[in-house]
Amino acid sequence: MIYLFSETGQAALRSFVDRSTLFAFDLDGTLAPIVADPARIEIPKETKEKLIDLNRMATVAIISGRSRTDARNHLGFTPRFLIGNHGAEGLPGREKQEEEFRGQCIKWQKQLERFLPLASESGILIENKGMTLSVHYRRTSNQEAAVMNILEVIGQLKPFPKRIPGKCVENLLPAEAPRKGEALLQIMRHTGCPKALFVGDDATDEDVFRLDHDSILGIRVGCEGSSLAAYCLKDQKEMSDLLGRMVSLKNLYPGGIPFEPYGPP
Ligand SMILES: O=P(O)(O)OC[C@H]1O[C@H](O[C@H]2O[C@H](CO)[C@@H](O)[C@H](O)[C@H]2O)[C@H](O)[C@@H](O)[C@@H]1O
Repeated sequence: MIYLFSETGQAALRSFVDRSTLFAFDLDGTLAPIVADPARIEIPKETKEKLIDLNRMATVAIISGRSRTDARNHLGFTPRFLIGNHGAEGLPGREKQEEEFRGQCIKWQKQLERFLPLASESGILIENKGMTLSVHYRRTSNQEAAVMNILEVIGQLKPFPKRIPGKCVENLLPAEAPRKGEALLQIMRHTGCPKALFVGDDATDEDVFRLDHDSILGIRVGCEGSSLAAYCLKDQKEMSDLLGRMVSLKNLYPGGIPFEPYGPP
């Protein structure tokens, strides 16, 4: 990965961004720093202000692993696109499928509660987000043992889920659920934006980073470890600076786009 604030990275950003660019962001670990309690995330004030500015002048999409309602409560503004559940919630024309996903998650939740009866006492948090489910182990006293236990239980779930590990979390998705990459491509088709810039930090974001690099500029928060993203930021604190640069680049293209939020409230 190339550091985005290097000369090469800045040149790439300048030549990529124009009036037709869609700006898409992940939430946890990208717009908001990671904290121990998922309910207590906060988008830093400066980051939020710049994001709101960008949202006024460009097409902005938030593609989060959280449910749309939960993500909306933390965002405090209305982006044109808000996709939840790692891509499984909020895509145009997928309403019937979403109901099936809900049914699967209810079944998984019941099974997980049966197989992990002492979950909350041991610090495991089962988060049913409607269309996907997350099993958190950040607050367990022995994370290694906890994840082994969780994986064993996931192996017994029916129907068998698509499992994507994240930051101290195992995410369970219905096998047929659209993921972040498919969600981004569908929004691009819907808006007619031929190019998208996407910033994310976690394993579920790799689903976007693996897409065609000519039309999608992938930026990973964190330069360590492996990723399919072409560019990276050193850490989440650099997000505010990046948004500031995006806003000033968009200022080069006055006129913007008419703003109309997509989807149900
Ligand atoms: O795709 P995202 O918007 O980044 O959502 C990914 C998951 O984020 C949340 O969990 C993560 O952040 C928590 C708060 O910082 C942290 O406590 C947890 O350990 C992380 O895994 C959220 O709770 C999940 O539902 C999302 O899937």
